Amino acid sequence: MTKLSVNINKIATLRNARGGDVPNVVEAAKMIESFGAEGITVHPRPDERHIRYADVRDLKPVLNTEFNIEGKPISQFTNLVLEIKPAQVTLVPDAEDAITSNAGWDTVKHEDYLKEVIAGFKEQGIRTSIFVDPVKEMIEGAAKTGTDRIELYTEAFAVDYAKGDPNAAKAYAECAELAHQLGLGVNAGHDLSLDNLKFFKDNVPHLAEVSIGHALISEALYMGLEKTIQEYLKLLK
Ligand SMILES: CC(=O)[C@@H](O)[C@H](O)COP(=O)(O)O
Ligand SMILES: NCC(=O)COP(=O)(O)O
Repeated sequence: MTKLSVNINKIATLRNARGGDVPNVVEAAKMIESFGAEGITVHPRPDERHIRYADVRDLKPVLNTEFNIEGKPISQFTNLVLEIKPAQVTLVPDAEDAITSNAGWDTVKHEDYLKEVIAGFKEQGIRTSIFVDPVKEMIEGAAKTGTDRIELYTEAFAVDYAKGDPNAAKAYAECAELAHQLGLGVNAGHDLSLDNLKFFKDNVPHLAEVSIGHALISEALYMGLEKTIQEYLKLLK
């Protein structure tokens, strides 16, 4: 079954807006787990625009589900992940000023770099995943880095699905199959939502985990966190 990891970046965005501690990120994460989420994802960006490094340290001792920390492997991020030792680290190639994650790794060009970074995390028993576009060469390159999993970057799917493209998930299905054949686990994320998730799940095989944040937290503003999470879990059954 495909696991749901809730990305709580946007809860921290709201918390930071007033400079206080409301909503409390740790309490929100505990509630999200109690509503059935199978993981918590955070993306502590270098500018700490939402999730702060301190949040990551506060979350670690209280979480009971899988903790997934996403980020570009700059030294401060790498040191944090090695300190926290989450279940999974997801490496993304984001530019520091990117408004959000907007590209997958060039796993061919950066093979040696990724191999070294990934080996360092795996040595510490941390499962690794790397953010990739649905391009077969990138999947083949990912397999050479030693990563445990890939995370398929699903923004293009979300855009194409919203346009009504019946082939919106085709490249993702092909890449998921290839990744599976190469022994890689398959995660997916970015711009997945209650609108598009069923189509994605029904068309993409071997999906171990989806990490969803922006849409889920936005939908929860209308439906509440518990009902929203339960709706996602129903779609992933
Ligand atoms: C890697 C990815 O696509 C998302 O997990 C990303 O963390 C979203 O970042 P923002 O919440 O800063 O948009
Ligand atoms: N890895 C994707 C993620 O954690 C959440 O992305 P989004 O749902 O906020 O676009």
